[in-house]
Amino acid sequence: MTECKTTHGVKKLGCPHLNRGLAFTKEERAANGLEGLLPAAVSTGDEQVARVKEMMNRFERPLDKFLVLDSLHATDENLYFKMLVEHTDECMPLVYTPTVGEVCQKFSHIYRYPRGLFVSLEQKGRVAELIANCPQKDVDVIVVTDGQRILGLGDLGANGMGIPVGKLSLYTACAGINPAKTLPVTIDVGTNNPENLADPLYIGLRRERATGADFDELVDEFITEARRRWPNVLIQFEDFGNHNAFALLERYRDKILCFNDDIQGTAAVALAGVYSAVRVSGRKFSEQRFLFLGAGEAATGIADLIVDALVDEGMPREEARKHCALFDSKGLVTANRTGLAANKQPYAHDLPDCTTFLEAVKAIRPTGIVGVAAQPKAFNEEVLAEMAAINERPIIFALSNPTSRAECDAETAYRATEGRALFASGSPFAPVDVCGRHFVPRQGNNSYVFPGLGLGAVFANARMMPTGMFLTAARELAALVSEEDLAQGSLYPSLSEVRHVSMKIGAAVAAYAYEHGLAGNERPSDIEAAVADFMYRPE
Ligand SMILES: NC(=O)C1=CN([C@@H]2O[C@H](COP(=O)(O)OP(=O)(O)OC[C@H]3O[C@@H](n4cnc5c(N)ncnc54)[C@H](OP(=O)(O)O)[C@@H]3O)[C@@H](O)[C@H]2O)C=CC1
Ligand SMILES: CC(=O)C(=O)O
Ligand SMILES: [Mg+2]
Repeated sequence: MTECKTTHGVKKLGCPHLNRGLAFTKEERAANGLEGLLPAAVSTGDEQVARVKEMMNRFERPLDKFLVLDSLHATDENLYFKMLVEHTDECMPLVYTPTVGEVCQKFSHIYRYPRGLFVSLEQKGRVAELIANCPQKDVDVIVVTDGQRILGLGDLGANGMGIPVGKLSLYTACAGINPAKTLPVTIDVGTNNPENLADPLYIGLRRERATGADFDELVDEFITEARRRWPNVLIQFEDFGNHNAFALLERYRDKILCFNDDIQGTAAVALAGVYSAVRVSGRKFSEQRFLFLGAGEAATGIADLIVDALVDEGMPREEARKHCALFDSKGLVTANRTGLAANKQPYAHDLPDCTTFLEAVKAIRPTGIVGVAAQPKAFNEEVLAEMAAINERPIIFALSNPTSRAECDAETAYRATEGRALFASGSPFAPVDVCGRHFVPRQGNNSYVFPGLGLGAVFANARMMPTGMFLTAARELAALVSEEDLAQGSLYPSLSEVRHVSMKIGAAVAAYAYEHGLAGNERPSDIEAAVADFMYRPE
């Protein structure tokens, strides 16, 4: 009897979902066989948070601060999420971009705790067994990567697992998805990264990346088996290499509850930023012209949603497409180019051939430039000055991650445009004082929308996620930007409001599902109240 009681208590201390550490009350300790296993003091949640902050403050380097949070994640999940919720500004750059980039690069060297599911090519044909090994009874959200395009850092193989883990931390911290019902997944088909292959500590499959049928069949098997065990699960594709990202979205978007965050989530956040910029500049949305540096997942995802939004306002699609131009690794995408990938073709306009981005800016005279090519400092002083010469309020979005891959930093953007830039960045930049003004730049990062999108889809038990949901999310996010935000140069709401933002996006997306016959449950009378109530809160 005593032994059984003790086992029960130890289990609680050893289970990150159940462990409350020093916050277990005296009564809970007595009832659960925990007496003697913890020191006498009972800490309040605030005291626990103060202790963690003190530990983090002992370290200078973001990676070390991350490791403090990561050990908490593995041992006391409630406290981990309490930290993230109450100190989002401080913790998000650690569990997410930019530090998560370094976490992934060093993942094999800092690996300590098992987390998530690794589906390796060696286990093809046996994925059902792997899924049966997962302890989660219910899973609401899976974030899955193959590690081929981790942020702007390239192929990191199985080390890319840091990304699904970080994204799912945001699902819980920002949108209240129950952490016990999340599953980070890495599809490991090898890596073409020579450093990984030569690293004796590399945790992944040590072979060249598999492609074609081997890859497709493994992903299909994973999706089939995951949905067999958890039929309502939302699957978020993340940081797949360009070709597979588009192919997987095409294959699954009309069949299952899924979306590609880099293509569709990024599109929604960028469109919301554009709506904010339009409010400041006073120049109509239909008068905007965008030039993208990059023509991949993020670029054509954003361009496609801008086109959908213009069409929704009544503009013919062919005309709307002319409002977006792409510049890729070979130069400006024009009608003269041959062999263009399908996602680029709608934007191959009759334009002069340009081999530098500056030439393209001069030729197209865009109202906005959007950097999504992971080419650091590509928005140099000349490019920015040209944008400022063409526009009273140039839109400058440097969206590549992590910070080391940003097209420009906030200070450069404001200085080179005499403080006139309408700026957003993928990774965070601190506030800057330029031209006698105090600017508070905010992140044009899909993290403002994917948690709320997922929350809405899970809440309504949606069957799929059509484009209308992404337009809805963009508009809802834009509507939450206040005049005070805009006055200080912020095109997005404060991170301190992110749970409210996610609740509003979640409610709007759920409402879309109910209105379009996509929901699997009854519409509640007050969707916002019901969504807010559904959200997990660390105690
Ligand atoms: N802020 C946010 O929320 C998000 C940011 N991103 C960031 O965007 C970046 C790109 O991601 P993604 O679109 O998914 O990646 P892709 O691999 O799909 O696309 C990269 C694009 O960059 C182009 N490119 C590469 N080198 C150059 C160059 N020298 N000049 C011009 N273009 C070049 C490629 O050209 P080509 O087609 O010729 O190969 C390709 O079109 C990453 O840094 C990522 O972190 C992505 C998603 C969300
Ligand atoms: C933010 C994000 O999803 C990316 O950079 O890939
Ligand atoms: Mg991504």
